[in-house]
Amino acid sequence: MTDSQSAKPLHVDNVIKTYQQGTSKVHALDGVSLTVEPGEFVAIMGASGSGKSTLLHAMAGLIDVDGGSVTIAGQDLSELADGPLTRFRRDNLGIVFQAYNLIPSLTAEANIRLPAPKSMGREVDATVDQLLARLGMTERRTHKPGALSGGEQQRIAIARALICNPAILLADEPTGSLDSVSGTQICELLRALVDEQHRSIVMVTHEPHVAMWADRICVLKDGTNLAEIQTDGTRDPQTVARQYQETLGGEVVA
Ligand SMILES: Nc1ncnc2c1ncn2[C@@H]1O[C@H](COP(=O)(O)OP(=O)(O)OP(=O)(O)O)[C@@H](O)[C@H]1O
Repeated sequence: MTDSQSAKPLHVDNVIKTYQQGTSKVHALDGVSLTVEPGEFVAIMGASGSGKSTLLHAMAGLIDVDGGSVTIAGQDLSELADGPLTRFRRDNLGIVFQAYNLIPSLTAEANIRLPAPKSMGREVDATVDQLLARLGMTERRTHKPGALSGGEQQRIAIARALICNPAILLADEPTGSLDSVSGTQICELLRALVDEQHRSIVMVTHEPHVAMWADRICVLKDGTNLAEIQTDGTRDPQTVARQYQETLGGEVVA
């Protein structure tokens, strides 16, 4: 990435999101704030229902917020109409989900190409080749998702998220469907995208051994910021688990 592409801080400022569930209101986000600097890897943890996925979806501009703002590279997402928002998201954000969301009838390579705009022209061929090589998937380029392992499918999903060279990657439980070896490989890959390519990553996870790959952990509780944990690059899951439990006051979490 060029310097100008990578200089894209993400600011979440006092965001509120309320859902109506039957006759009651659920305050999924109740004034959450978070800044992610370029080249930073931030994990979001919290008990089930604490608002992690809602926060990630707000950062991606996939939901409208009821208060506060999400600003990426100086652009308030709420000021963009649907078309410009879609283009802004494509140019600035890559999004990865637990369920990979690949198209089963398309090859790995074709899945990676899907989000690329026509304006990328022939550049897309070279980018696909580079991504397949970087992710160790060149040999698998013509395989369909059904012929790939979970870890391989998630690599293809990450390559698809990177096809437009976004500065920021948002990942919702990216290792949630993987065994521990494949999960660790995905974490190593995400860490390398930060260290080698200066991308920013925001990753939702329940798991201390996944969150430990981040620089910092933002802990949510009931839709609010509860605490921040600095991992200091120790990569020690027990330390992270203990610090996390301490922020929750010893509560048992899902
Ligand atoms: N589309 C929706 N309609 C109504 N309520 C919703 C909707 N999406 C989320 N919620 C509610 O908002 C709250 C926060 O949900 P969210 O999915 O963000 O939590 P989470 O921390 O990601 O949970 P989990 O770890 O279980 O995935 C929950 O009470 C949830 O039921």
